[in-house]
Amino acid sequence: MSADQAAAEAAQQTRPAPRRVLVAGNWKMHHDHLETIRTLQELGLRLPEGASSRVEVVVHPPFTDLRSAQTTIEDRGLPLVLGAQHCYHQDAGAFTGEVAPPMLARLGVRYVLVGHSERRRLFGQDDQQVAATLQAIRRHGMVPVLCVGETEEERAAGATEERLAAQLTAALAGLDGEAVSALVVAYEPVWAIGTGQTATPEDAQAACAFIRGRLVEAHGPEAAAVRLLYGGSVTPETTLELLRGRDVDGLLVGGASLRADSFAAIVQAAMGARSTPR
Ligand SMILES: O=C[C@H](O)COP(=O)(O)O
Repeated sequence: MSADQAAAEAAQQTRPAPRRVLVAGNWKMHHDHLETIRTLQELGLRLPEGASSRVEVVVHPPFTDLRSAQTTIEDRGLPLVLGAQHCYHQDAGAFTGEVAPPMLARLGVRYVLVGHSERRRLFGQDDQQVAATLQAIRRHGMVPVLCVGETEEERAAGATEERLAAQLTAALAGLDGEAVSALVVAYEPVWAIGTGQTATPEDAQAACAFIRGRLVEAHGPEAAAVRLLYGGSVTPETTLELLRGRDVDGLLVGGASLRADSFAAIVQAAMGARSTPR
């Protein structure tokens, strides 16, 4: 083997795994367990052939639906991955109303949202709790989906990057580049959540490029392989353009993921977004 070939092979081996497109549906406080079973069954019928080879499709139902979702996905062999919307940072104890990370892991949950703006705003989740929860999720072998984003006021004041940087710094302190590369970070501008006001593809790309650059700067070059999602009023019609952004690796979908037809249409559009892996 020539020196050039050896160098090319070495570069290939050290190149991080391609960033597979991820489309996640956050069902928030919608769908009881029967509705969840029905929606998953319909999704199974509607998802395009070969979807899972191109796009990783995740559903985040409410806690009470997780067991039903797990068995529906497993029994029917659906090309879906299970996610949760929240958890507490302790493994067990006197924490009435909370759910522990090992309980989710036992149910086959792979992804857990952490720091969603609704948790921060409505339930007082602060940066310290976000960081502790993120660590607890990792400790139990699941993947945190860290949500960050600016409010309308912060955007108007030109403070978007400052806000994103502060949230990332607080949540990821102490993690090296390799640990960061295994996470998912969702950019969710608060002003676009549930409002029908989607960020433009340019806005989404600019914010994701900033996040990736910031993570590399703070945690090292391996962090560049982190997957970045955009979330906020995504629809089947906006999917393709949003995913054209170089740094946008997927979508976190709220309202449009509740119905199997529109969620499947988003997955279908996402399948056409990338001809070559990044
Ligand atoms: O987690 C999902 C986001 O909050 C977006 O929700 P939305 O698509 O209903 O705006």
